[in-house]
Amino acid sequence: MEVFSIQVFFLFFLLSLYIYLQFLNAPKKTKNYGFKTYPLLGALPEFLMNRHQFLEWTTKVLANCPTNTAVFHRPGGVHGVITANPLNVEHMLKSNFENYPKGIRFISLLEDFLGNGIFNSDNELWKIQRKTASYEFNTKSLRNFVMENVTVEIRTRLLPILSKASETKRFLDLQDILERFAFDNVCKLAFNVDPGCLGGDGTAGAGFMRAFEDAATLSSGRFMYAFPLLWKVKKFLQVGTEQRLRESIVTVHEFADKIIRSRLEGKDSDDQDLLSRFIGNEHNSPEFLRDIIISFILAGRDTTSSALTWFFWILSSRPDVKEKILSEIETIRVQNGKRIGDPFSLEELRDMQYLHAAISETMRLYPPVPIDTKACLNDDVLPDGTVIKKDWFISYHTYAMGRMENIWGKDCCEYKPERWIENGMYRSENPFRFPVFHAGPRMCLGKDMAYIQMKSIAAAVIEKFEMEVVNKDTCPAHVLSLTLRMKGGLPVGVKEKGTGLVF
Ligand code: HEM
Repeated sequence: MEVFSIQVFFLFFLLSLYIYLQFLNAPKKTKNYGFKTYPLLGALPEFLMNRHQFLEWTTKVLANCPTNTAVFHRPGGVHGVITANPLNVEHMLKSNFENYPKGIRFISLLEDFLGNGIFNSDNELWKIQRKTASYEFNTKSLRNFVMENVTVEIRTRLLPILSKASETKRFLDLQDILERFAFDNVCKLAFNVDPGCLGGDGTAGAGFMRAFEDAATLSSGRFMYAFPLLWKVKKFLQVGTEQRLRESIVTVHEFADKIIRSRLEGKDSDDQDLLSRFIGNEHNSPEFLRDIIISFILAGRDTTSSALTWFFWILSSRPDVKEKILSEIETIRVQNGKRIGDPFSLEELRDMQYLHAAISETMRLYPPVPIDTKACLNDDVLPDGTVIKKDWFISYHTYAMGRMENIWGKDCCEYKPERWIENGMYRSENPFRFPVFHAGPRMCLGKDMAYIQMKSIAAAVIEKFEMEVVNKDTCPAHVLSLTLRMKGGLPVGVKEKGTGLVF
């Protein structure tokens, strides 16, 4: 009998322990939205399970939250807020701008690569660069310089490559082509160097481009470590990804330093590019000039190519939209007495309102910079009532915002360029509802330039070629780097119109 009661007691003890542990490990059910949070582990288990589909997972979570905002906790003191709420976005990017800088955590992750360039600095260092750059980005001379570079790259490289692919019936990776285009272009803008990555001889430039890409991907990979201490240990020991990162940074810095040195010595002087506009200030050291240039290359490198790659993928299954774009381009071309293949002027590009809408609609659903993060300097309460503490991070989730019913209505997940058109003209959206180019004092400086480049390429390609996207009905997977790139690229077959060739 005594043995029996000991057994019952022991069983009862085990059962109680089991129930207690279950309770301890169960997600806190105080509310049924937001990130599932476990005692001690916070949202880490869910983060680890969903890291490979981070954007989709976080979009779903935010869509289910009453104000499209969720608080996130992870062990190791990582706390923050992720929001897809335009009022919160306006608050962090404009109304309370001073309280939400990039912050030390963000800056330290990218510092080895970007130093103190505009993209990776706050306060005075950022202000000086912003002032010079925003003045220069608004000059007619810089706009003409960009226009000229884009036109030459299209005529002498992009179109001949596509014609050749059509002739030889070779499949191309369109994403790769567009990235090379953008890289050549932004290097010309930054320091008037043509790396020749697209179709040129490209020997020196290709190494620079590869190293730049590795450095960007590996630096941004640091954001996804469950335990940030890990990358710091790897960096200290110089192993694995951190060793590769160091090597790629050395290659990028050597390439840039050589050009800057030669420019400072007065050789190859040219007064059109960004470098020459910053060299004018004798307080800028060669290292700082390098940081400035690298930040600009990063900003303009694969943002436009990302947008255009998704744009061409969408067009492949939307002949109705393609027809409307074609008809608009044809009308403008005929009105201005041009032949197919002639470059379009700035004014003609500006008149392409439907094309502008179709590209914007692409970026609404596939924003080149899908999520962006700042730090919180002092405790604050966001407009929707969310409490945020000092040293927490705050991310505005552009990818999720493009998919929020609260912002875009019931048809938010449909691709509809018409939603941007009012009385036949493109209607801009409030940048806090559509923060694809950021908003407030740190808004993207290259927005106009980006549209010039994207519209010039789209107009030139669509009039002259048919593209057949391999697996066009499957949404391509993406790689989460600083920008939204397609995993495995975008393989396409190309047919030059009027040649009678078939795919
Ligand atoms: C579709 C194309 C583009 C998109 C979607 C885009 C988007 C963005 C976003 C979201 C930011 C804010 C990043 C942050 O602060 O964390 C930004 C900043 C910036 N962008 Fe762009 N960008 C594009 C093209 C370009 C181009 C072609 C340039 C020219 C080189 C450029 C230059 C810059 C610069 C200099 C900044 C930093 C502004 C500052 O911090 O004050 N962007 N861009």
